[in-house]
Amino acid sequence: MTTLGTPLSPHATKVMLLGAGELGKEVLIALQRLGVETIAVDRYEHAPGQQVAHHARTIMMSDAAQLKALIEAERPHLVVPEIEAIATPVLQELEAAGAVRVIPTARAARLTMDREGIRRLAAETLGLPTSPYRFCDSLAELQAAIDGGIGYPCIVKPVMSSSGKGQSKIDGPADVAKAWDYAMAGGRVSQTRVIVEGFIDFDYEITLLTVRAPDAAGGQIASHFCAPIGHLQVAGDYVESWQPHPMPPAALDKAQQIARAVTDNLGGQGIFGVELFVKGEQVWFSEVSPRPHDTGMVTMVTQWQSEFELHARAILGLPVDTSLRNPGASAVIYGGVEARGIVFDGVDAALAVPGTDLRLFGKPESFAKRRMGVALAHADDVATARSRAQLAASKVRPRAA
Ligand SMILES: Nc1ncnc2c1ncn2[C@@H]1O[C@H](COP(=O)(O)OP(=O)(O)OP(=O)(O)O)[C@@H](O)[C@H]1O
Ligand SMILES: NCC(=O)N[C@@H]1O[C@H](COP(=O)([O-])[O-])[C@@H](O)[C@H]1O
Ligand SMILES: [Mg+2]
Repeated sequence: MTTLGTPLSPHATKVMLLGAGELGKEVLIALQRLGVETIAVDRYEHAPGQQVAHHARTIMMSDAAQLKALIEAERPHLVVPEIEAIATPVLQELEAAGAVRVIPTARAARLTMDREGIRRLAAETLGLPTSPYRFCDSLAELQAAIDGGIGYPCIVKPVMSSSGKGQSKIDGPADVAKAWDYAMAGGRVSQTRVIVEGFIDFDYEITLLTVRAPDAAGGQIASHFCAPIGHLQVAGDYVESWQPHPMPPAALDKAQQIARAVTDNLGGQGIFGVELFVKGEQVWFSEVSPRPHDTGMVTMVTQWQSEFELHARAILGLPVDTSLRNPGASAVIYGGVEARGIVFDGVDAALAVPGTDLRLFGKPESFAKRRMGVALAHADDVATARSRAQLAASKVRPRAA
């Protein structure tokens, strides 16, 4: 039985989000709707989720001492990682001591914060199909890995990074040093290790949102799959997503088997974004987020329960419904400018496009390639939804105030 309390009372159900960006903000809203008391933590003040939570805390989440002190002071029932760059050994320590429950598990947070942990688990322990890969600690090792079998083209990424930061494609020997330098500059935390992956020439890529939540009878934790989300990435960062993405039954079946294998191993409760490459009936595992996924923002206009509501329900042990309501799409709005406190022109024109909605995240500072908002659109078919979302996104014009 799940019992929930009253926020700001002695019996409140308290949830702490570690990371309070655009994804965390929506999880926090979903939790608040269930009367959960929320604590939003991020590395800077006025992060999107901090603007809607009961409590806002600003610390360096990658600093073990700061993180431990905060969790011990706040004593939340659940700790919900929202980004990768967290001092995850502290989460493992506190979870092992029975001091807190980590979503989905502290081990999952630790394995997925580093590309090496999750890639070795998927490819070597679980035997799932992935791109060929090597880990390298120097430019010389990178060159040797490429010459020793990875070949060209290939992709280099810092082991700790996300949203394409520090990632580049190498087409030939002339690109290797540049890719190494770019990876060194682009990780979320300073480090010198990269993964080099053979380039997979896929037909399309999907995110398969997989929810570990109670089964229909309300007992055992079972896997619930959302309809596949197709997406387009530019320079390793998502710019457009849509749902459903049509797939041959054999490929969908393989995708679900891979998603089930990875998420069963990671365990716990919550939503996972399983990233997969597909060519014909071949499916490769790429990576997994043990939390809502950026490409899954589209579910705010396509599903009865968005990925954020699904996460909130799953972590609280409540039943979920992953069914699709209608086709839809999302298109990213980048800042375009480097400035604080920017303004957005054209919001009215964007929302005049039929079937659209908008999220402006409220990030205090804009960078050229910082995601500041997203346009959402529903329609009777994905093609129409995509053009509506793109049009709406193009009407929003961020500028310095
Ligand atoms: N081995 C590969 N072959 C072909 N394309 C790839 C490969 N690895 C990455 N990509 C492309 O780059 C994109 C980003 O890669 P990846 O998901 O590993 O980076 P990320 O920084 O973790 O991104 P995010 O945090 O947004 O999920 C992929 O979605 C895909 O489009
Ligand atoms: N692909 C991971 C992803 O989309 N994460 C989302 O972006 C935020 C960081 O944004 P920022 O870099 O603009 O601060 C994170 O907090 C999370 O919501
Ligand atoms: Mg990814």
